[in-house]
Amino acid sequence: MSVRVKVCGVTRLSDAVAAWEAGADALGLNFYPKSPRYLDIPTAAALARTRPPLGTVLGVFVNASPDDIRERVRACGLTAVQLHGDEPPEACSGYGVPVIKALRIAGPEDVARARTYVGVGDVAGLLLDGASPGYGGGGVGFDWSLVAGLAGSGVPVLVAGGLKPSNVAEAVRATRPYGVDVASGVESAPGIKDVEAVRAFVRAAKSINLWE
Ligand SMILES: O=C(O)c1ccccc1NCC(=O)[C@H](O)[C@H](O)COP(=O)(O)O
Repeated sequence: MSVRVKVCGVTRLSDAVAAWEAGADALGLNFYPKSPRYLDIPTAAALARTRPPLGTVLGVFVNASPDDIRERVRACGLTAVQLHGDEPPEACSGYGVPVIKALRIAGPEDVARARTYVGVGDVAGLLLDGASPGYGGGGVGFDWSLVAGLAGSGVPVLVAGGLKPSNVAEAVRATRPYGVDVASGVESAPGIKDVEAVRAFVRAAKSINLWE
């Protein structure tokens, strides 16, 4: 069994298609207006239509209103939402699709906070990210040893933050997560994916056999 890969912050159709072809399991479409990877609804809907039958398309939101999230889920055909802001546990349901709650990890207290989302509402997994100043997508990692106990504890964990083709295999070995996620580590500029880097990332991540 190999790790699942989510490529986040795709903004171009050609990058979406290339990511699926490279073996990505999920794409993230960004709806945070302050992100350089922000998408309007028509663009996001077009990107979501590239989804293969078993693929997942997540909408990434930061402190958005429930109505706004529901509207974009419906209009874009999203299959999951990623709440990447300061959303409390009670905000993690009511969208009609599974929720991945993202948490920024800087110390053990953040791991303890992450645990408070386990089994809550529609939370189907946790995405553990570094503490980027702009909430996410900043290439900031964290100490993987902090979360070694979380992966394998029943809740699917995605590890993110500062991952790139050269370190993702090490991250998978260290944390044995359900999935890994990358935005800036496979880009030539914010929102512009480097297709060779995407391929190298997926290849390196999936080279680790999690059965062993
Ligand atoms: O990517 C963004 O611009 C972004 C902005 C605000 C909130 C979340 C954002 N991205 C979410 C992701 O899932 C990123 O892939 C994750 O933060 C890791 O990013 P990176 O360290 O650049 O790989």
